[in-house]
Amino acid sequence: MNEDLVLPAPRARSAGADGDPLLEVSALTKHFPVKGGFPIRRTIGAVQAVDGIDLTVHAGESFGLVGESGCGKSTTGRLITRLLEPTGGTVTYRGQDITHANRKELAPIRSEIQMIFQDPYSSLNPRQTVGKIISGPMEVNGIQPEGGRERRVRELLEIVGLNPEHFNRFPHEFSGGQRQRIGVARALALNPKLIVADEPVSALDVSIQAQVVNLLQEVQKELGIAFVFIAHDLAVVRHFSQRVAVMYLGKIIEVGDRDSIYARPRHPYTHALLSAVPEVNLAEEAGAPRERIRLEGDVPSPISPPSGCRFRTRCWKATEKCGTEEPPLIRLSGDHHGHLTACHFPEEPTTEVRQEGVVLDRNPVAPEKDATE
Ligand SMILES: Nc1ncnc2c1ncn2[C@@H]1O[C@H](COP(=O)(O)OP(=O)(O)OP(=O)(O)O)[C@@H](O)[C@H]1O
Repeated sequence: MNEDLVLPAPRARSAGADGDPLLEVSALTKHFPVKGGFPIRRTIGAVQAVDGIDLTVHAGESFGLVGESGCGKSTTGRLITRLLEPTGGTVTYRGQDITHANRKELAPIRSEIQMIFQDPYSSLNPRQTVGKIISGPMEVNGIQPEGGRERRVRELLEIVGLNPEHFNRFPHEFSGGQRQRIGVARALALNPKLIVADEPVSALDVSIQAQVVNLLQEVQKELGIAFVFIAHDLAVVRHFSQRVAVMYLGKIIEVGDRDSIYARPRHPYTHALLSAVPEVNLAEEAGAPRERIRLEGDVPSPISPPSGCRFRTRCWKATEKCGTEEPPLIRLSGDHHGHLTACHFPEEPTTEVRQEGVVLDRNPVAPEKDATE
């Protein structure tokens, strides 16, 4: 496997045009109550972690969900896999509304939707052998594969690039990258149709990241499994996802096919995020020195998000209108089908890859002149 970040090009697929809808999410909302008061604790507010998002994932496609820490990506992943109960909206899987499905109703679907977690150290039971970990989902679902579970475990270990003879070993005997491969094998055990991968490589060493992304990409291609790939790193998502949605403070602010998002981003926040992509990708394509434009300010609290456009407090283009009117997520003139943007003052569409960069301050300091909050 390659050690660098050069990954095979994913299959081309336009934004939302082809393939059967596997997963449809509509107006999905998750508000976590905030408790306070003494002596009687009452609900005094809500963390608006996810606030009315729509997305569709087609069979076999990889859908990337990106945004800064705290914007609601993990919560969205957990809502899709029904590890969390939504506050509002609907989750439809293969035409079946599973928004409030109970355990029994979810049972047949559980095997089809799997999750890969960020931390390969805490997501594997240290007291179980690899064989036990991978065969766990088969046992829980009472599945007896042809040739037996052990044979299937060996097969899965081989698929993910591990030695099939190591099924009796324990997680601590493996490196981080190998552990994540075990996590992938476990997710594959039940032949899923959809895998939600929540930052599957961000805890890994950079040289290992590409290997695991390659593996996931092979899995997606060879086995035709759809992915919701959650990451803050646009470089990873770019190679892995045919479509990409950008989240900010609980909302999707831009979505479209990969080429539209990376070559013709319209939302200022997408521009800013793109500038944080390692230069290894952009520099060679742009062939021009990167101009630094710094985003000021911290991400506002999701307990009291800004009125109107949530990005306005950090946006260099914001006007009064942005504070009073929430921009709808719509297709702007000149954009491809399926490319939607929520901005009153979008960037000009460019037909070429950006010639300048915008640098997102990953550790923003408190702004001297805070916008409006
Ligand atoms: N169980 C919970 N109770 C209260 N607030 C929560 C809970 N889970 C998440 N949040 C809050 O919801 C918001 C979104 O969190 P989420 O983990 O979904 O974001 P994220 O984009 O995945 O960020 P990260 O990459 O840091 O995990 C954050 O403000 C977070 O503090």
